[in-house]
Amino acid sequence: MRIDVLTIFPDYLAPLDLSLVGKARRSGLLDLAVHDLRDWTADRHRTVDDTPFGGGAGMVMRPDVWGEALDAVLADDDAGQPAVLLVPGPGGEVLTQRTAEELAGARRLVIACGRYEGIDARVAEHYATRPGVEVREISIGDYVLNGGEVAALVVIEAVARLLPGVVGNPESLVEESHGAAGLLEYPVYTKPPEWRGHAVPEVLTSGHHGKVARWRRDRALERTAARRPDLLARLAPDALDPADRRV
Ligand SMILES: N#Cc1ccccc1Cn1ccc2ccc(-c3cc(N)[nH]n3)cc21
Repeated sequence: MRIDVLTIFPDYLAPLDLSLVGKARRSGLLDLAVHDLRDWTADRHRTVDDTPFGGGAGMVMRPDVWGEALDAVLADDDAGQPAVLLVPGPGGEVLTQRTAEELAGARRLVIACGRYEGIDARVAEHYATRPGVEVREISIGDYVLNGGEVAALVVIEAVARLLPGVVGNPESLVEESHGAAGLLEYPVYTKPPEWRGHAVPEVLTSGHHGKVARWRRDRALERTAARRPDLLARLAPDALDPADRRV
C-alpha cells in the first residue's frame, strides 16, 4: 500500500518512522511519504490560508495551493489505481475498525491534513468528481482537534497494522478489541503469578486450553456487555453460540 500525507507540519508525522509502521516502511510493506504543503505555494511567504468568505473568526486553507499539491501527488501513480483521498475533519464519518479494514484494502491513500478552520470546501467537491479518486472525510471521535495530523497518525496506525506481514502474529488481530470477533478484548496477565496480593485467575495457569478459551470468551462477552452493549447488538446472529448465552 502507498500512503501520501500532505501537511504544513511534516514533523508532526515523525512518529511514523517508529515501531511497527516504521518497520513496515523499512521492510517495503508500506510505501509512505509525507509532503510539505508549502512546497506548492507560489509566493515568497509560502501562504496557504486566507480569510473566510462570509466573515467569521480564523482562516481557511486555500483551494489553489491544495489543488496544485493534490494534482501532483495523485499524478505520481505508477499504476493509475484508484486512490482514497482522506480528509480528516470533525464532521466526517467516525473511524471504526470496519473503516480501517476497508481502507486497508485500498491500494493507495492520500491524506490531506487541514489546519486553521479547515480546507476550502471546493477541494473535496472537486476531487470527488475526479475519476479514480474516492473522497472520504474522516473523524477520529467527537471532539475537536487543531488539525488533521493527529487523525492521520491514528488512521495510518489502524490501517497499517492490518496489512499482511506488519503484525508478527496475525492471530492477535482476531481476539483484540473490535477485532474479527467484534468484542472487547479479555483481560491479560503475565508473571509474576501473584503481584501485591493480586493473583492471576487460576484457570490461566491450569494448562487446560479449552477452559482458558472459554474463560477468555466469557470475559470478553462480560466486558462488552458492561462497557459497549452497542457492539453486542451489532454482532451477527450466528456470532454467539449457546454457551455464550450463559454470560
Ligand atoms: N476542520 C476543522 C475545524 C473546524 C472547527 C474547529 C476546528 C477545526 C480544526 N481543524 C482543522 C483541520 C482539522 C482536521 C481534523 C480535525 C478534527 C478531527 C476530529 N476527529 N476532531 N477534529 C480538526 C481540524
